[in-house]
Amino acid sequence: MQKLLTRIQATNSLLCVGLDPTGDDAPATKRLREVIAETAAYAAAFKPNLAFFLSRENGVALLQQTVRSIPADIPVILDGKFGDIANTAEHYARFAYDVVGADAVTVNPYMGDDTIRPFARPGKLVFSLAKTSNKPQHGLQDAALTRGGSISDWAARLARLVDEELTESTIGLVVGATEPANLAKLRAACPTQWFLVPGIGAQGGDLSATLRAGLRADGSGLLINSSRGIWQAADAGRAARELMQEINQFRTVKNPAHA
Ligand SMILES: O=c1ccn([C@@H]2O[C@H](COP(=O)(O)O)[C@@H](O)[C@H]2O)c(=O)[nH]1
Repeated sequence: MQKLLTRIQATNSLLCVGLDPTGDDAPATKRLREVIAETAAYAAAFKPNLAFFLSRENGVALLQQTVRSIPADIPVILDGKFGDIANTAEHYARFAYDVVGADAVTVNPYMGDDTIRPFARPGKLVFSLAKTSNKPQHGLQDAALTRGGSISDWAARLARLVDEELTESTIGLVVGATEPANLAKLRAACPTQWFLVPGIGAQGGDLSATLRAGLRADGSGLLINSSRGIWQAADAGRAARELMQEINQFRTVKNPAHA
């Protein structure tokens, strides 16, 4: 968390650059290098998605090489949506932190709190799926979210893990940009929590509605992810800079301290 906060302060950026490499190995490797070099100045964090690496024969090596090439002061969130019994989760955690070198991970809380705990290490950050960006929504997720109360109760409970159990770590939530009304509910339930927000751009999420619904009172608290929007851009650096500036214009209106 400290690394993320320091980076955000240094760049005044809430942009998370997604790394979802598509195409053949050689051009994808070259494109990864380009995207990282061109967007690093605007990136609060990078988020490689594990699937896009595991689908390659030498995917783990490419992922390691990619993470190593990211400047050391930029947090890396490994989007693996890990979720298994604690004994197994411990191995996923070793993979993410020790093999890959990630600073943070995404986890799937479906199997329970104990499956998240192995990812709680000092200096590491865990983002738990809360309300995902895909549509139509899965009835199963909605049922889990509202079981025994409202979506807000559920998220607040997850958020409280940080105080009660994950004392050495910090937990944020993954909340899709495609349903700003739910984002607003989650923000009301978790006023200080960090949210990782995918879904703008290719998935149709509306940036200004997302920022209006999800920014904290201090104009921060969101990491806005863009993967295909940057990867597919003719000029990745320009796409990242423009998105960062668009986010910051909104933050400035909400909180002039970010001017
Ligand atoms: O709810 C979720 C959780 C994760 N993702 C991931 O984020 C990126 C989004 O990519 P775009 O190209 O910007 O749409 C991708 O890696 C997803 O697996 C998500 O979209 N929604």
